[in-house]
Amino acid sequence: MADQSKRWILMTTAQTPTNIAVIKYWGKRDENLILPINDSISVTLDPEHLCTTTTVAVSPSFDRDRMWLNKKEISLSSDRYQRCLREIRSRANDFEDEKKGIKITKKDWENLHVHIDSYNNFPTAAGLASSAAGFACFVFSLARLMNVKEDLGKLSAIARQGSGSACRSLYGGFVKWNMGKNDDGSDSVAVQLADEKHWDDLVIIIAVVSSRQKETSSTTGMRETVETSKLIQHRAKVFLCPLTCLIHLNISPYRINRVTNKDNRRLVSELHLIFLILILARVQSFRIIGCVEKWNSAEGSPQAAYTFDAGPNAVLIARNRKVAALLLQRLLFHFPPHPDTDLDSYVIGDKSILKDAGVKDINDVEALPPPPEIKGNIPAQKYTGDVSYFICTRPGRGPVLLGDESLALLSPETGLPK
Ligand SMILES: Nc1ncnc2c1ncn2[C@@H]1O[C@H](COP(=O)(O)OP(=O)(O)OP(=O)(O)O)[C@@H](O)[C@H]1O
Ligand SMILES: C[C@@](O)(CCOP(=O)(O)OP(=O)(O)O)CC(=O)O
Repeated sequence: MADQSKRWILMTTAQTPTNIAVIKYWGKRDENLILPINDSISVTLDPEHLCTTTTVAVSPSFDRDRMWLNKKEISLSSDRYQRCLREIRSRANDFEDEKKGIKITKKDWENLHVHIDSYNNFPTAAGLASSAAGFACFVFSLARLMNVKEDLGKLSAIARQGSGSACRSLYGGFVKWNMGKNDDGSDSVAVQLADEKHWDDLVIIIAVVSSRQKETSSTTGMRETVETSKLIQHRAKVFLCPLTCLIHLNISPYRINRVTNKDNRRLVSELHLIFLILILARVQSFRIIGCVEKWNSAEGSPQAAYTFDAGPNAVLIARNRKVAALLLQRLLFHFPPHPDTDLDSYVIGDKSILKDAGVKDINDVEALPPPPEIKGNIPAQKYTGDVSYFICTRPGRGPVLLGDESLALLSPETGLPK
């Protein structure tokens, strides 16, 4: 056993991105192991704008496993946390740091306790995939702390047991979660289709309609869908093929955008009842869809795609920065901030899109002309206050370790939150 007389603390800090699915995971064939009924594909979002940071620490002085999330202590007793912890612990390896006098054998890890402190720089449980970034970071940071040698694919299968969508946050860029066929879930893993540079002028704008905690979680929503919907089984069989083929064939972003858009139209139309029943989308969400649809049909070809992560917040995808600037102009025209909100907090993330849109301050928002698709004598609709704020982002990288100790969330002296 590690030398108990030494009260050392060993720590690791990691940062993990969130992701937005363009082909959604919706429905499980195994609730415990979190095995899905269909493959899914996502874009990893730039952690500079949306990410989880997690510090994990181990010490002989800790008397139990403890976790803090967004500065509040939370219970680790749920099956999801316990399963991830167990899977990582069982793969832990010997570790030695002679300088610090730390020696931990594979066997020691079973008895040593951990402290975990995690922080999301975006709203938690509000439909912005906090569970994806959160569980990916939980597993990635613990794996590095415990000197686990498994590759990212294996770690993705562990993160999946925390929250399904988390497996896709182990990679940057464009990621597919293979549903797998095995009963034990060993082949239900994420793979990277292309890294974030593959399509580096793709822009993603998130319209945060509500950052309040959702009333229906994805877990409950998809369980109810599988129990009650015949459509969902049909979707699982036919939905995925086109987009996967396009990405593999490296066909132009424009084509992918078309299919994504079609896919999401089908999602909205095929699953509209489910969304309505669960009241995940709100009237504001449909107004945002309306704005994009009107623009797309006036142009005669899709300009922007939209998608929702089982909540009211719309995720809008523009195939390049030029299209993104035109999209942001439309969004700001139809969904302006309250007069007392400053633009700096209304459009966050990659603010250079604002510059491209020619918008420097609130006066520029007020001066935006109605988009050309608003024809003739129909008055242009404005919905001040429908959107809380916009996040402009892009495809981003996968998890990283943060070597700089000053970024750790736990104190190196006490192992408690700083
Ligand atoms: N940083 C984190 N570390 C560990 N667990 C987290 C973290 N952030 C969120 N979680 C877990 O994920 C749960 C929220 O997941 P939930 O699926 O309800 O919302 P969401 O992921 O934000 O939305 P959605 O999956 O619909 O996009 C939290 O209650 C918590 O258990
Ligand atoms: C709509 C989605 O975001 C659903 C994500 O669901 P979760 O991964 O949060 O669900 P659990 O596996 O039950 O934790 C679609 C997606 O990300 O593919």
